[in-house]
Amino acid sequence: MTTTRKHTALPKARTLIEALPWLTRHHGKTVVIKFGGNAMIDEELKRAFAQDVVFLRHAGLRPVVVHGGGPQISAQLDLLGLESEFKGGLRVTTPEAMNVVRMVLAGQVQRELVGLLNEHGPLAVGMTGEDAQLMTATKHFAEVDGERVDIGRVGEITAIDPGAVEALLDDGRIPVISSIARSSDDGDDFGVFNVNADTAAAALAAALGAETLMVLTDVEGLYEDWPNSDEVISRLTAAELEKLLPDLASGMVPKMRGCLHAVRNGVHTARVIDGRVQHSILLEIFTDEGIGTMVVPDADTETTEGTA
Ligand SMILES: Nc1ncnc2c1ncn2[C@@H]1O[C@H](COP(=O)(O)OP(=O)(O)O)[C@@H](O)[C@H]1O
Ligand SMILES: CC(=O)N[C@@H](CCC(=O)OP(=O)(O)O)C(=O)O
Repeated sequence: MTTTRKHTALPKARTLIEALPWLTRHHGKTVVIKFGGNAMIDEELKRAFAQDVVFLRHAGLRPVVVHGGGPQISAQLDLLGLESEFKGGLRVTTPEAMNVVRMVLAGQVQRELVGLLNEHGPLAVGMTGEDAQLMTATKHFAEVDGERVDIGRVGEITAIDPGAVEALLDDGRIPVISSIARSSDDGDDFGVFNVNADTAAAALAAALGAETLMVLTDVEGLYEDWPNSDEVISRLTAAELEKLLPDLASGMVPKMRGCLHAVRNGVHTARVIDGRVQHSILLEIFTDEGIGTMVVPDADTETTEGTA
């Protein structure tokens, strides 16, 4: 009996001890986690995601969740017979579609994540960028083939007031944020804009002075030559990423632009990781087995430390 216990105890203890340097390093640090709509389709993954975020909170980190919901919005628009089109990676958002975006993000996706997190205690509080003027935006025009294109109620963030998020974090809560911003224009009767969730997460990470921005998606990371090869770039500097940006396609554009914005504005690392791998957040933060793509500021080029 004692021998059996020794055999099972040691590997478990080793795993816990392996986490010790990472626990020390990340204690008290803010981590902004973007949970993409595509990684959100599987029920088990959603539960594992919630467990990971609660684990981070109990391990002494300050996690903030910014969620997407692109596929869920498209499904609802489809159900209502409304057209769903993307230009330059952003959804063309009519006022009618904006109401659906708001309903799905704040009323459905955010509620579900808050519910899953709160199965572990009174932790998660949902809000959108409208609440306490967290995110303010002005109309954004897409650029398609060098042309400026009107894509409706899509916003470009002009200001972030992170006060309410900081207050929640100081109170030990986990803020769960939908990427909808208030309009900066007093004459704008409609009042709200649809913001890409990667962009919102990156802007918030910078405004909070977060240590890490972690973007969970449905691929392993940034592929070097997508879709021709599955070679993932494991680490790159801001300058290296900047060079790659013009050649990137669709969904990766707002993610990588967001990562660049984050590391150029005080965030220490921005990572794109595979949300299809259960507990990928824990692996990334607490083990040597960092996965996915990590973007670091230019000054860090000489750093030799591991991936977490
Ligand atoms: N260089 C690249 N590396 C990886 N994925 C890429 C690349 N270029 C484009 N993609 C596409 O971007 C998608 C991820 O973006 P998106 O669909 O918006 O996900 P999410 O819902 O997680 O925000 C991938 O599934 C892939 O199809
Ligand atoms: C302007 C714009 O495109 N907004 C996005 C907001 C949701 C989002 O970004 O969701 P994912 O992270 O799952 O892609 C949209 O309407 O789909």
